[in-house]
Amino acid sequence: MYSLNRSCFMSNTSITGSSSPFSNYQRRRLPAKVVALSTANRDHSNGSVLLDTRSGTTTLQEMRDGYAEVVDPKSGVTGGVQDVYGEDTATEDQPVTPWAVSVASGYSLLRDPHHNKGLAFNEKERDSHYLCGLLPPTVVSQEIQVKKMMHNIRNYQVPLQRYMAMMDLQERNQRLFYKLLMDNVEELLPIVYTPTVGEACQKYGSIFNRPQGLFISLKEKGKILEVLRNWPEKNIQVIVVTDGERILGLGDLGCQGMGIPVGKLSLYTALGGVRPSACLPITIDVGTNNEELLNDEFYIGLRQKRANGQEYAELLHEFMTAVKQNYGEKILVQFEDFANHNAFNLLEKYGTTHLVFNDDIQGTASVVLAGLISAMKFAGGSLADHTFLFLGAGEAGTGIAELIALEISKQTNIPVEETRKKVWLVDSKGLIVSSRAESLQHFKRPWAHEHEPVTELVDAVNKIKPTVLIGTSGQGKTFTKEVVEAMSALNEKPIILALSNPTSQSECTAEEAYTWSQGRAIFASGSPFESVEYEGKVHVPGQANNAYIFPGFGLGLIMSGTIRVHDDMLLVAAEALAAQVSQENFDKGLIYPPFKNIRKISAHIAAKVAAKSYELGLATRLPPPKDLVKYAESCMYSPSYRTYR
Ligand SMILES: O=C([O-])CC(=O)C(=O)O
Ligand SMILES: [Mg+2]
Repeated sequence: MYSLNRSCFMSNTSITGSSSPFSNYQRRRLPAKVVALSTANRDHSNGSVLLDTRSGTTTLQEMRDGYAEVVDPKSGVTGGVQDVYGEDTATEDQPVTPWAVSVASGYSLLRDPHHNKGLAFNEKERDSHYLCGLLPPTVVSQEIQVKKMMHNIRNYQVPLQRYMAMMDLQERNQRLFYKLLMDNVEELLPIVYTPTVGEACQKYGSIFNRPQGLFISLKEKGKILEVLRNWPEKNIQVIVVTDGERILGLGDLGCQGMGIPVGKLSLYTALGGVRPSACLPITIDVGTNNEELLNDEFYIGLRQKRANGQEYAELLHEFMTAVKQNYGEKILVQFEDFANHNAFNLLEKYGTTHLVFNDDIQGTASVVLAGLISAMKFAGGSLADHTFLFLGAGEAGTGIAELIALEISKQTNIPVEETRKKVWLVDSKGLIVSSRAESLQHFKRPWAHEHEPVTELVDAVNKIKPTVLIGTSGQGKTFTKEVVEAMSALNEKPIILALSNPTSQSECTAEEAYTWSQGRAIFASGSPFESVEYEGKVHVPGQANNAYIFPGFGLGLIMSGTIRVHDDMLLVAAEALAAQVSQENFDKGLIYPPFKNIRKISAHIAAKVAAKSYELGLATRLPPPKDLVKYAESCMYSPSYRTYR
């Protein structure tokens, strides 16, 4: 192990590279030791490399001799170029974190998931990295490793075992994990993501092995900045954070919600190409109101009821402030699976000061709007010709409703206050109508239209006569036979979206939707369903999941150096996704493109989001790249193994 001065990593490895004051390094010949170090020890994806790893000639042997330093070409100052950790500016009475960056070799290289290649280390690498004898003689390709892992994973019958095998691999060999996930995305998405990730969160305490992500609990109040600095990676570009209060449709899972940020960020890399080392999963633990967990001896979180009110707001504020202080203005914070009240409050509070995105409100809205735009091919007319009814008026329901109203307003030039009248929502107390306005939470009020009260969903369907029915209630089995039949009596091609996750909370199954509509429904769901054969015809359900949107959306923000999210970016992301549905997909009845093309889809979404950001003056990476799709593709992380010198 060789310790090197960490300052050599201060240069900006972000994909927004060329706007960085460090971009000159790329073209300059670097001190050889830095070059060697960067090759051996860092995760370099295409387009994100500022240190030119090919130009150096120094060997690892030479690196043993001393510390590497970066020389600032302008000032000539050596070392401590960016005092990211505050060590140089700290006075003697202030504690600092003793960071060390080391080059792994031998046994520790095999135990380092970022660089381990297992049996794929070639003879030369085994020789020069002290691996001889630590591996059996055979050398295999990454392709063979993928084949073997898939074989092993398929041998597990229980989805949770498959999940654990995938998490194990991520901890053992990160590149192989991403290669596996990318090459088998349709098969493995339901394992690392919904529905299996939901079960994993429920049982997180008992399957807990090695900690993943960063845990920030009430105990860390007053020192969140220090906790952030404990994370080993410094160039973070995206954080996914949850407080575990509403995990999918499964409710309050407290600290065990960590499975969600970990899973979402795996998709940021696999689907959107953001480097794994730039992703940081965080769970904020303010307690849980889940009695079962509080009494579970394997529970991993704080054993107390949830903090709320001022105590909650103060912790979150300290967190948001520390994040910006540590990572700068362009760090993307994605809120995930917060309960309704906090989700809306946080988005409103930090939307103007931070680069924040709520996946459940905004990501879901964008993906559903995309599905509706393409569903018009089957149902006919434009969005303005349709009437929308929701079951569920929380984050997803009101988020989608608003984006639909905005899109119709954009298409027709009718003010959004008017277009909202095309959209109706039912919550646990029935149809949201003006007579209930006083008692409604603020995010439901725009949807309180003039109508007599209606309590049952089926009655609301018969009265409102929607062409589109959307389930965002988190409650399974709520689109009953009666409800689907009522939709089918009203419409030749009823559009039915059962969005709640995981599968157990889906408002109805694909089979139910197709059977009860006699094969006429245009159906999509939040969690995946198998194809259904109904009267000799195969129906392929779509997966209306925000996983189509957030990876490309986030990439677009990051690659353009965007500093704030704007609703128009959600609209262009939806349009970009809808534009990726091919005639061949339509011929199969699909309203979403298959996930197997997701990297290409994400590049198109990223390009449109970035273009909109430039247009709105919110992008800081200047000048804008000429071809944004190509640029997005060039920024994407590749999981292929690198050769070690
Ligand atoms: O995670 C998913 O599959 C979609 C999502 O954001 C949620 O249901 O909260
Ligand atoms: Mg979510």
